Amino acid sequence: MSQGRIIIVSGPSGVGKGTILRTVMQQRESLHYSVSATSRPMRPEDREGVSYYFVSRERFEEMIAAGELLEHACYAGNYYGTPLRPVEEALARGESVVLEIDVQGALQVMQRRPDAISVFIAPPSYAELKRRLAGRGDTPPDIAARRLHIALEECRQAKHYQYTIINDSVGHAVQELEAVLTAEACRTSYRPLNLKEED
Ligand SMILES: Nc1nc2c(ncn2[C@@H]2O[C@H](COP(=O)(O)OP(=O)(O)O)[C@@H](O)[C@H]2O)c(=O)[nH]1
Ligand SMILES: Nc1ncnc2c1ncn2[C@@H]1O[C@H](COP(=O)(O)OP(=O)(O)O)[C@@H](O)[C@H]1O
Repeated sequence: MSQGRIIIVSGPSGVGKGTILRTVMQQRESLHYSVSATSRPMRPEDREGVSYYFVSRERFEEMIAAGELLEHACYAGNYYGTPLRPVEEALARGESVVLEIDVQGALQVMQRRPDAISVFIAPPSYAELKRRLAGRGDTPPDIAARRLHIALEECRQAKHYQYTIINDSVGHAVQELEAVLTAEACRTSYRPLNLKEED
């Protein structure tokens, strides 16, 4: 059985992470998408247990104290974190686990799990990022402005990631992420060659 890996995917709000990952997840059934916990309010299209586990700030703080999270961060005034147990269970089954998380959380995972694959999704330009965030129509202008401000700092942190993919077109970005996953799966250290004379 091949070994499961953690795959960190980060990038500014509205860059297209969800759009790209939906396609890649459909193409690769052995990937497990980690559903995060968050204290942010639900959006109309959100589904409990699918987009996130929506919890109160108090419950989130309990999860931190109990060591239930692999990583956590405060992003734009709300908590976000990765429940540890489902990640460990998926890895134990030999599945690779996708973490769609912000830069602060990603840096924690890179420290704790140095074998994680890290991918930063970048916008082709700031103006295009602004258009996409506004175009999604679910983020009020004041919150969008805050997220765009955070985006500038996030892009400066892209240097900490192993790979950067510019999401100019979805098709192209999906192809590049596929290429990264294929190349990583072929790396010798993750592919023990148990060649035997009798085979
Ligand atoms: N550290 C951390 N960040 C997360 C987690 N889940 C989501 N995020 C990040 O939190 C940020 C805001 O997410 P969200 O409110 O869903 O906005 P969206 O990315 O614009 O749809 C994004 O950068 C997400 O990648 C998590 O479990 N941990
Ligand atoms: N390459 C692209 N070109 C144009 N629009 C895009 C592209 N990728 C994503 N989008 C659009 O941008 C918006 C934000 O994408 P989304 O996947 O929700 O971003 P994120 O998950 O990073 O917040 C959506 O309306 C999506 O359809």
